[in-house]
Amino acid sequence: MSIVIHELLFSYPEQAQTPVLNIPQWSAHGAEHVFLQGPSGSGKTTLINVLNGTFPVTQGQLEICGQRLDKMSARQRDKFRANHIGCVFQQFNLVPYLSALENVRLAAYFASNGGSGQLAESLLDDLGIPTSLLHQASQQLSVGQQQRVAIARALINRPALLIMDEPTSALDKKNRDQFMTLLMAMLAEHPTTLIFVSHEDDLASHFVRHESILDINQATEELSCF
Ligand SMILES: Nc1ncnc2c1ncn2[C@@H]1O[C@H](COP(=O)(O)OP(=O)(O)OP(=O)(O)O)[C@@H](O)[C@H]1O
Repeated sequence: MSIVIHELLFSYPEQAQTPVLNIPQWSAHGAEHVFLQGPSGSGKTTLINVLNGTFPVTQGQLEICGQRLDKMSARQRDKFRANHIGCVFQQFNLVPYLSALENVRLAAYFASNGGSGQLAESLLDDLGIPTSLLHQASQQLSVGQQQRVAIARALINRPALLIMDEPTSALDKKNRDQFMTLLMAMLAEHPTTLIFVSHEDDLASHFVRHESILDINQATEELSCF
């Protein structure tokens, strides 16, 4: 199993008595691709931040690739994320003044078993970034190109878990379809557990497993009435 959740609670410190996540059981395994949906405020972003170790589990168990994140310090979780988890967010979060190649190499640098510089170039090539753009500051790339650099950065360390939060929201339909085809082709070559959060229903057809966070997260019982 790549992800195993057992009796997990998460509360923000400001509202310690009111858990935002209450997940009795949930798991995903191996090369499973999960399409995760849910209404605004149902805890999708919070769950992603707990899964990637940015937020600590308040109570309960979270196991990723056999490692208990709930037992790790913040520093250990940061290291674990750098080594084993790739993340792509809506805003991509690239370092704007670094080049496409430097952004990808930076992620390799922070991981203890990070990919090589050559791998960064070949990943960017596979993702359709022309050689002429490799040394261009990422802020000078188009949105679609920035997104592909963000994917290369997420994949450079061959993560066991890839987490994507609304990665296509800045793209038009044509670029979105191209992106999905490319992503699925990359993942066919490198089996990875994928958690893909999106409100775009038509992307669901790319996934076998569909989940509503309302079914996973019991803290949303009031939301599910609407
Ligand atoms: N920093 C925070 N401090 C306190 N409460 C927060 C914080 N961030 C989010 N929340 C609350 O946690 C709940 C879940 O928010 P979250 O952002 O995870 O939902 P979401 O499903 O990702 O929503 P959206 O689709 O609108 O992005 C909401 O009730 C929200 O108000």
